[in-house]
Amino acid sequence: MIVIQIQKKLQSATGEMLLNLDFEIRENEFVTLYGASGSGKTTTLRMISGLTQADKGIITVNNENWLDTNKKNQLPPQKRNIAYVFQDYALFPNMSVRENLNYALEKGQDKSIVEELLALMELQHLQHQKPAQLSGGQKQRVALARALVRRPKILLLDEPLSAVDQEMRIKLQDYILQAHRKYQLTTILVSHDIAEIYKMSDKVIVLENGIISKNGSPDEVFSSRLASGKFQFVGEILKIEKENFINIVVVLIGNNIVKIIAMDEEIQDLNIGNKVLIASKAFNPILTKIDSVPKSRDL
Ligand SMILES: Nc1ncnc2c1ncn2[C@@H]1O[C@H](COP(=O)(O)OP(=O)(O)OP(=O)(O)O)[C@@H](O)[C@H]1O
Repeated sequence: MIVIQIQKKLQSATGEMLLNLDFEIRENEFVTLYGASGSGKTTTLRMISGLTQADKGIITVNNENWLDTNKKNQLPPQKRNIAYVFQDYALFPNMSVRENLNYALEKGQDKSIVEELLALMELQHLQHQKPAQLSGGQKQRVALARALVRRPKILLLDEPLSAVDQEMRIKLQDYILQAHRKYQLTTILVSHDIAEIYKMSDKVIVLENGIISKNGSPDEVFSSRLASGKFQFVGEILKIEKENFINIVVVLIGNNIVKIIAMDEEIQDLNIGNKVLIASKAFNPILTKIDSVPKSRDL
């Protein structure tokens, strides 16, 4: 169990902001920090890792005291059993994949963990390559493997997937989940992606201006937005066409073009380029597994 009760004054673009945290994380839990830019997510991870000092408070991990400002106790970052992975891979460019992992070994540590991680992250065929020869997703797998060499108990992930494309992101999520389960990690992820949060997390902590505004399962936290039987998407208007008594509004949602029927009064204020919210309560969506959709030549 991790108990975090800390405060820190931050200097934000709009002035001073108090980051005020009080939450608990169970062992082996997968927790996501969610919140607007500047709400204090990175600072929270940095205070857990000890890289940033809290002004006051306590952090205890399995009854071990990592921070107690009253007693002036502060466990140095290198003594906290933590791995920290950022968006920036920070690999050593002059070392091969295997050498990057070997370098992370502690003195006298059993080297078999390197083999195990090369296998888990499916990096064996790339083990002699240098980082410059790897794709973004491959580099991130190496960064993840390297972070796990010392068998940390806590894994901190600060938007590690934001620099890779959607397909790679989904694969990396699976690698992270595999590592989380195999090594019985307690993982704290910073993410802005609601689908990713649903897939990965046991618990979501929402930060707003330094304060925890929600703390619960993804369903509990996002229920008013997503899980209420109501679908909501944000899109951009590409075209508005008039047809007899109705209008057809052509909207781009992600990579999809969707046509929505609207009455005159609904489109009064709408122009091409406007961002719009498309919501529906009363339709019955058809679910189709993506890899079972016939290829276009079969249609
Ligand atoms: N050591 C510090 N002392 C004072 N203020 C800080 C410190 N570190 C960060 N800040 C400020 O605290 C605010 C929150 O920063 P933080 O990086 O934690 O936000 P975030 O939620 O991770 O944002 P983003 O999603 O953009 O990464 C920012 O305005 C930042 O400038």
